[in-house]
Amino acid sequence: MTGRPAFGMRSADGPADGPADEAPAGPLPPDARVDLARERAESQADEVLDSLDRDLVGLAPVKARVREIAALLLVDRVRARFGIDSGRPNLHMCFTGGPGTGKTTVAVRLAELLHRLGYVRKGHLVPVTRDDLVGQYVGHTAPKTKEVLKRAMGGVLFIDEAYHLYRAENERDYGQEAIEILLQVMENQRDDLVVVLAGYKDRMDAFFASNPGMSSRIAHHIDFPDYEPAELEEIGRLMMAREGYRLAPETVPVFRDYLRRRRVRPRFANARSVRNAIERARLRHAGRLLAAPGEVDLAALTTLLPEDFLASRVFE
Ligand SMILES: Nc1ncnc2c1ncn2[C@@H]1O[C@H](COP(=O)(O)OP(=O)(O)OP(=O)(O)O)[C@@H](O)[C@H]1O
Repeated sequence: MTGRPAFGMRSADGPADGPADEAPAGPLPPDARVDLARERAESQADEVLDSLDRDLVGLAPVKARVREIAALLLVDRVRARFGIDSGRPNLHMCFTGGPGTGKTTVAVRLAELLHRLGYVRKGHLVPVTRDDLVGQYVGHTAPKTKEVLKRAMGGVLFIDEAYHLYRAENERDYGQEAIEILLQVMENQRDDLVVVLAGYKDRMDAFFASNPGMSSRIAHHIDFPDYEPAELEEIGRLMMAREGYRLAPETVPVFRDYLRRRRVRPRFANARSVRNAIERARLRHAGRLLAAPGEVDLAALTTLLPEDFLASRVFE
């Protein structure tokens, strides 16, 4: 936490000290005062938090946790300016939830937020699965895992379905080696890397029960519930609006009914299934327009009709 610009600082009995880009020589005197609002504005963290609110439907508890973490980091860096060394907070996390519930999307925003608040140097996300970390032969796992860790330094390492790293039935599985390297780095290099483990809640719980070392290094558990029908509809509308489409009034009940039926079918992937349904509707819409000879207007180019969804097979 050294070398940061001196945002929003002033002495108790004087105006703001000099230009904002002058670094302070040492810790602030005990009677100094720091303008938290200015500190907050300078970090530009609110842009990321606002875009989370704007771009993602629902997920209120997830958004609240991310805001809490942002507040902690902001206050921490002001404390550091007074010379209070509280150590780096542990930010390794576990995101539990079904497919398509927004875990990767939130992790991308989180990485950016951690960067803006000075916690990590770069703020990129490296998403991986077991195959990226674990080799097939003896001696292959350590270099693979270390290479991934090297790529992730300065950002967030997102391990999807992390429980695949551990195979209870095989003591000599190479996944164990990857876990041990991860554990070490999570403990010793947490000043420039945040690890997010993601996956289904029950499987994640079983993984932690068998890997207490991993469990104890995770500071934040955040659950991403499946979306309710109304949320799926809103997600769909948001996606369509972004792409310049809208539903004709008579399409609304058809789309709603499609989501209701799709939701209870196997391999339903929440927002991702909504996206896929829209992609298919776009294809049909385009085919329909081309099949009808004549001119098109803006309304025709942007309006999805019931038949664009009706042909959608609910098991896709
Ligand atoms: N609440 C939401 N509002 C709007 N769009 C969403 C929401 N949740 C997810 N999406 C969109 O759905 C898609 C899938 O989301 P994402 O990849 O983040 O899910 P995931 O939980 O990581 O899935 P998986 O575990 O299967 O990888 C993305 O395009 C994302 O932008």
